[in-house]
Amino acid sequence: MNFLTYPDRDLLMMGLADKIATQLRSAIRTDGRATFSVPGGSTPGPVFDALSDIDLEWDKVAVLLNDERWVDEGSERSNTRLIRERLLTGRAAAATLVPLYADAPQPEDKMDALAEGIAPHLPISVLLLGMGGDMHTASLFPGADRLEEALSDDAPILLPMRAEAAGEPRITLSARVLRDAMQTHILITGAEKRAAIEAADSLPVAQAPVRAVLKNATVHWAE
Ligand SMILES: O=C(O)[C@H](O)[C@@H](O)[C@H](O)[C@H](O)COP(=O)(O)O
Repeated sequence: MNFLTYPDRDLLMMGLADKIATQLRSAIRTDGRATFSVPGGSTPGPVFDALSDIDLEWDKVAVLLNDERWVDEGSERSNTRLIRERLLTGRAAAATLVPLYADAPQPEDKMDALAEGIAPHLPISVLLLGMGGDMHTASLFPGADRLEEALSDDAPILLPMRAEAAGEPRITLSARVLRDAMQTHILITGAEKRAAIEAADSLPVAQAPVRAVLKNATVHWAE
């Protein structure tokens, strides 16, 4: 992994947004289109705010979530809600949102339909990931019920995932799909996450699932 340290969080968020915009432009130049896959959670909001005002051909960008909590958009826990409110506004409103949630009691009910919608947008051009202090990324949680399957080389595009630390049921891109991304960025802040990602490098992937995507990733960190 390539580890970048920023002087503070503002510079981190602005610098990362700029880097992502450059890589999206470059993907559009080469392929005529770009897929940008993003995390939910509490950290990436300021990166989304900065990106939403950046001038690029957003109408050629498909925005996808790395994972979703199985709740509808009315919930504060909805990652779809987060990206609609923070990323898909301003200039970036012209991007296409690829859904990772559909109204049904269980993620299993919609897995195939959602995976079918994602397939034409793969591989991911630019992948932005978050990470929890327990070393999960996307919804690849240590101890999760279908982690082994999600980490395997022939995993499906999407899997339902349940874990104690996850709260509600989740749906997540598999490690294979995340690993196939052309560019990978991991956004973390604070001393605890820095220590966790450093420790992950020498732990088995089942204990530290973020390890599945570390090899070609750039980690962006500020205190
Ligand atoms: O929906 C989610 O929960 C995520 O996509 C998840 O993988 C997130 O990136 C980490 O849990 C970090 O979350 P924080 O930024 O809130 O610490």
